[in-house]
Amino acid sequence: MVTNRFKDRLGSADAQIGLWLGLANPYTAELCASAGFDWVVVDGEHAPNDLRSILAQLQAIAGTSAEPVVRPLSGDANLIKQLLDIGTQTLLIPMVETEDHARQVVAATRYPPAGIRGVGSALARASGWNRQPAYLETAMHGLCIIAQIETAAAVQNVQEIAATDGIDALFVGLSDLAASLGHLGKPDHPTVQSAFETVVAAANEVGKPVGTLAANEVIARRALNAGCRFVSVGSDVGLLAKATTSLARAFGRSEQVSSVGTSIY
Ligand SMILES: O=C(O)C(=O)C[C@H](O)[C@@H](O)CO
Repeated sequence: MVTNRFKDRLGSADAQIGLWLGLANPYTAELCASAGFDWVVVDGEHAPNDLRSILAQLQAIAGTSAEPVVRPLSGDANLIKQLLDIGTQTLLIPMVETEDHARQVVAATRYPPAGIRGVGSALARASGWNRQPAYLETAMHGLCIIAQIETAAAVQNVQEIAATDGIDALFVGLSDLAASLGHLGKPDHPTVQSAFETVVAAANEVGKPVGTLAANEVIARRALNAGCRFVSVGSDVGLLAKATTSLARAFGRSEQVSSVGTSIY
């Protein structure tokens, strides 16, 4: 039976602590994934990733205790097909705004008749290059599909999205949600936090976990206390940018950099 450790762990007592990977590099992906995090996001939306770089990171992360979560550029069915074939088992789909969109995303992850995923298992890392005899029949059981709720429209429709069969979890994109609600760069704004709580309540109603990316430890702990089951507590890019700037400044360099941006993900 195909399993998904990330999805299985979401049902455990402990919230899952993760890290966002934006360096688009298998070497640093392996370094970060072996630090002890439960999960890591390979970001195909905002990081300079393509199918080959995502594949290389999946291969690098495979040897660690962290579970990979891949965020594609969009919920495009052809992109999802390629990502599933290279072995992605957990998809974080950005900008899901309606029940219909959620249904389309789920259909892209399922073979007919349940969905529209094209059959390419003979060439696919996902099926062990066809060495897994029952892959076609069992593949869907090893998937975890996460819908990102990150616009005002998505919050309006969050109950229907959460209830969609095949959507396993929700994820609140606080940066885009703040922007959509008119509070660009202010994920901490009360209006944004209220929308966040609406999403958590909707997910709880249908017994599905919620996750988010926290800009700092305060937001991370607030998210965990609010009931989030998976929280990314930083990013490789943010950690490297802050550490290098601090070190340069310690030796009197980088004065021209007033501070590392406000969004310190
Ligand atoms: O809206 C958000 O927040 C996210 O979806 C996460 C960001 O896109 C991530 O790239 C950090 O900025």
